[in-house]
Amino acid sequence: RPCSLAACSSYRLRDALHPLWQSELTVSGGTRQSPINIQWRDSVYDPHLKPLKIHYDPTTCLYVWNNGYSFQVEFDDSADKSVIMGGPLENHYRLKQFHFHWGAINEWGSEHMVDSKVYPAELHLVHWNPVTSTSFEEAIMENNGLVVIGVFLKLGAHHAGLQKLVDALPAVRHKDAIVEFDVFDPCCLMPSCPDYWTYDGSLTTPPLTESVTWIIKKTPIEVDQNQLEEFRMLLFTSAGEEEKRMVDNFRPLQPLMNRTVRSSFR
Ligand SMILES: CCc1c(F)c(F)c(S(N)(=O)=O)c(F)c1F
Ligand SMILES: [Zn+2]
Repeated sequence: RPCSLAACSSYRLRDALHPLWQSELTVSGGTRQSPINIQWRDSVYDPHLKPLKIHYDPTTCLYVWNNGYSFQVEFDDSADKSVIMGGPLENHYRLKQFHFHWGAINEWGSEHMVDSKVYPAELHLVHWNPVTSTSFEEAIMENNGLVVIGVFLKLGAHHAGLQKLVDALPAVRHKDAIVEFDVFDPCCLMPSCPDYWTYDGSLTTPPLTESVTWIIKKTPIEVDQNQLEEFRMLLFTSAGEEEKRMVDNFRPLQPLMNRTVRSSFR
């Protein structure tokens, strides 16, 4: 990671000691773990990749909660109302939830990297395959049971769409807190550029199962400093416990091993 010496050393130290990952640094026998560093020049343009088609129904949004790893927005996935299809996918996938990963400072925070460039945060929209699985929980264990769209966040202009979510964060400051969050369209968090990379990987949090088709958008969305700092005011800890700020909730890079990253663009 290109960073100042101080940041690097503290990053390495923190990385090794971070409670979130002390026990999960490797999955025995993992051959397709996530996240990875996407080397742009090694990615292979695949002309057969179709445009990604996204149809989210804003009324399927249910609530926001703090699950002790991140804050997560849950959706009603009891029908094919908020779905994605096309791209590298053979059928449609239902939106289940989205969440973020971020750093204590703007110098790091994303899980994936592009040519070793790291972003201050990364959005993950998690979908499951209702054709091969009967539930999200089952799909987590299925080969290609899940599709996660990754969107990088970079420091820049205020993001009006995100602000509605940021305004709900004080209500879910502690682990297991939950707040109703009705109509929200996650499409407002997607960049307009259609370009993406795709590769076969895993969950980046326990159970780290190798069930994810990753779709990583090439173009980041912009959020402002205040919005990033609101993320960093969340807590890993429950009410009444000694407060631990929810920051650096990202998994370290994993080896590419025998995988090729495909791009939808030349
Ligand atoms: C078990 C629920 C869950 C997560 F907690 C999670 F962090 C991710 S991730 N970071 O790979 O997008 C998932 F895909 C996922 F299904
Ligand atoms: Zn994630």
